[in-house]
Amino acid sequence: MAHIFSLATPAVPAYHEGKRSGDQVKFPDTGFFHGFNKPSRLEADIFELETTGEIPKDINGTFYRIQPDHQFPPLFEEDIHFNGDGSVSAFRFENGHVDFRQRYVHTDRYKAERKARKSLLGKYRNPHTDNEMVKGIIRTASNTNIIFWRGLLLATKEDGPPFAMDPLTLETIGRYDFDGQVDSPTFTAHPKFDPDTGEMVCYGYQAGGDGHDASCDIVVYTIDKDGKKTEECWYKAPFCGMIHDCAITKNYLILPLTPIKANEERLKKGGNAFAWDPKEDQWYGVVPRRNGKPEDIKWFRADNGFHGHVAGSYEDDDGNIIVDLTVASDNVFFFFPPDNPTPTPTTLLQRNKLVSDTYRWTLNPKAPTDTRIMPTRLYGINGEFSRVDDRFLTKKYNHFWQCNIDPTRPYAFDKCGPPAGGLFNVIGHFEWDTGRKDTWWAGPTCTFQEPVFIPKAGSTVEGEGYLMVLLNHLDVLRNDILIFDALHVSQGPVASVHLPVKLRLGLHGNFVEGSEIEEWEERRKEGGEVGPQKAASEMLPWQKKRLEEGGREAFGGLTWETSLKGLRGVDEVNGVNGTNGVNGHASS
Ligand SMILES: C=Cc1ccc(O)c(OC)c1
Ligand SMILES: [Fe+2]
Repeated sequence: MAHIFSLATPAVPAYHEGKRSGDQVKFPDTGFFHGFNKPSRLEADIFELETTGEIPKDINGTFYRIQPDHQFPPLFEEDIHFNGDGSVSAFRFENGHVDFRQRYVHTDRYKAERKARKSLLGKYRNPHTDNEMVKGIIRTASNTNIIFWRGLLLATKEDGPPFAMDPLTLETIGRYDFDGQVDSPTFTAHPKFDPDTGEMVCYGYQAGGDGHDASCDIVVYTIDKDGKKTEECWYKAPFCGMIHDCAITKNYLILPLTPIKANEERLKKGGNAFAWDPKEDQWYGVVPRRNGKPEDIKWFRADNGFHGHVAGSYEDDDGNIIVDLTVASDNVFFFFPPDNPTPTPTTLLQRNKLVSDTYRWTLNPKAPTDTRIMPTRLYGINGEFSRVDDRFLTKKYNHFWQCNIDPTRPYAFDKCGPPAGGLFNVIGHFEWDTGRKDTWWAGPTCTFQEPVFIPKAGSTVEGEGYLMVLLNHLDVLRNDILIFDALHVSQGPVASVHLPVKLRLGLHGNFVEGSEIEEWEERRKEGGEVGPQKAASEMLPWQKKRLEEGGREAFGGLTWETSLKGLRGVDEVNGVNGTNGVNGHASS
């Protein structure tokens, strides 16, 4: 008798010539959807996770992190992980106990596709590949970072605006525009927080038009601790490259511009959002944090490289800007090859030769624009996802933590296959002052995801506290959380938390103190000092323009129903009577 799976095999395969055919829910059989990378789509609550060792009782708060996890099989078989819907995990630590919750971010995209019960949006950051039903939709999957800001969680991705969620329930509140103050089409996944002032320094790149036209526009904002926008300035980049992360010092914002480029013609042809340019420099834009003018942006340039994430940054005693970040030797995003690829395609071997050291750059803010720079220090490690004690951001700091790649360690390829997301088999604690490498290897079947640093309650000493990090069991498809003494990582974990399921490969996360969450709950309650958070009540400017120029026809039916109907601005233009809060947006 035929096996049930072969019986169930449809006459029509789920993908034909790289595109979805038919409505069967069947994910591609490609590397991005295989093994540890298999979609999970899990939304769950688990009360009292299993643990080993003693969970330190002075960890009281929630570790939030976010992962892309396609809600439905993608329209294109070769789709990439970064195009998956944002799904937020929360690990709530209280007095030695740990509870788990996981929910999707209900973006406009999520809601429209949910209604259709299938994917409607096409390739990563390319609206020209979308179904007509979602014309004019805000495309972001909000899948890159999850940030606590004034009592709410912001799920962010650099191709669109943030979406706000409730920190306790993980319910999506709606698109967030900082009470109408921030309306750029794009917004970074890496805002930075000044520990002295409580300000959020944030920006958007490719911020012109609808955020998908390869514009060179960069917008920089500062939001003060009370939620008021105090700075906004628009700058121009030399080309539309990726500006994924940033660094702040007391007086400056540093924007690393990576030579992976957007191009409108390529987008219109249905191509990739980016192409690596191996001949282009890596650039660093420096702008003042106060009273910036468009002409103030100054660019520093260095030989080609691919930026990873920033560790720390500050101004030294001479007024020079110190920026520490990982820089890879070649294109990390192998799925965005050059427009005219070299005859030899990127092989797994080439990819494994890629090294990513931690660079220290010293920038003289008085130097002229276009100054060429060399790193002032290389740490001599190979890794990514650096974290610091965030209380020391903008200050001279010593410690950072990072996922490392140690190819000399044994890896159980037979049990695990290729290491999903990269062979981050070591977690490390590093000190600039001593050059110390305090590392711990996870074993032949495990890799790490990004760590978070948790300061020890009551201590103000840099680095005193815990390092919390997600461990991938690539052989048994499960995750743990390991907790280390942050200054003694090589001693191994002091405790671990066990999930009975597999998470996806996430991007970023943050730990938020329980007391902070509770204080904000008080302020945010009905009648509280600040009052409930409000979702955006207006369309974005590019959507308004689209409506004025093209009318209702400029939008797909599902965009209209799931994200625009009920927003202010729609009814006046369209002459439709009455508002309808279909999507829960505040209508005051
Ligand atoms: C490095 C990460 C990175 C950059 C751009 C993205 O859209 C993204 O999505 C998850 C991730
Ligand atoms: Fe990032």
